Amino acid sequence: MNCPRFDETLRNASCRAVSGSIPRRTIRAGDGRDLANDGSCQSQLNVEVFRDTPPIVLVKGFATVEDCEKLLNQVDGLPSAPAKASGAAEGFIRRSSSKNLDWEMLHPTDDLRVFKSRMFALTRNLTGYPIPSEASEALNIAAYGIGDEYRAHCDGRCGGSALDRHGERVATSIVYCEVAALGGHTTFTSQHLKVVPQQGDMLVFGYLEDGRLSREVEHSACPVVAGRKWIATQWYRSHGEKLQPQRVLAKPSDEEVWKYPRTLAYDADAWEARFGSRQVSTESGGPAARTNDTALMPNELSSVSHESTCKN
Ligand SMILES: O=C(O)CCC(=O)C(=O)O
Ligand SMILES: [Fe+2]
Repeated sequence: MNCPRFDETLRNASCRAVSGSIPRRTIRAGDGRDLANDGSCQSQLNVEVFRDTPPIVLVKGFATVEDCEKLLNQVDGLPSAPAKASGAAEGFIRRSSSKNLDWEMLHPTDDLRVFKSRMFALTRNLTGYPIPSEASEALNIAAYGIGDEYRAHCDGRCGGSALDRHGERVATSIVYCEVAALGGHTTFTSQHLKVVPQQGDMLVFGYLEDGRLSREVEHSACPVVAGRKWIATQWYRSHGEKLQPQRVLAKPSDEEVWKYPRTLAYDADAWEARFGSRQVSTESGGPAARTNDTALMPNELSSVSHESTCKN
């Protein structure tokens, strides 16, 4: 595997930073609740922008304590089996416990389904990537006790052309249901960026930069020093077809999702050109042809457009 080595020095430095990074600016975005009912906008949330391209933003107060309790009930309590992903020869990269909440487990009217849809809707809006609904993966619930951590990694491929494979991971959203009393922050190692979330905040980041999967979003979870942390993560792909069948999320329908007013304009043609619509894929199902490499990805955040997410 040509997996690049991650820089533990950078990572340790960002984890040791005394305070969190200061966002470049704060914008406003709808909370996505209108997916659930009558299309009216129920509230606007503050979104701290740490980076524009690829986007790294923190949605303040996204989840309520009740949302998180419902999640926990649905998965019968926090995971306790250690999930030690040890891809690296030099040792573990992840020490935490996790389990997946499959979409199929949720009833159509279930609050958790609304919750997951809200994560999806805001991720699309804030990254500007027109991710199809079937390309959002199962919710992953992860718990970190004292000493648990997730060393520097990329959620998708670190670097390389976003065109090389169909259905690459392109974005992540993480809801912090419980934050540690000390430690446990999320750092973007090469950016010297330390995100210090509060309970209920949601971190959203995309990986695309000039048609490439950026290494700038390499990130880590710092060790928990005191207390406990648990999060709900949802990863997103450019297309759903490459997901394992049991992980393909058929609901909500695109129609349901599109109901949510997008805060960012995007260029659907550019997306298709980048990620290989069937016309530009090779016959063998190999990498999509580079037919339109100059198309721009819609990844600039605009504070103006974020002001107008309410329909009423
Ligand atoms: O726990 C964190 O802060 C980061 C988690 C993470 O990187 C992931 O779930 O992919
Ligand atoms: Fe990650």
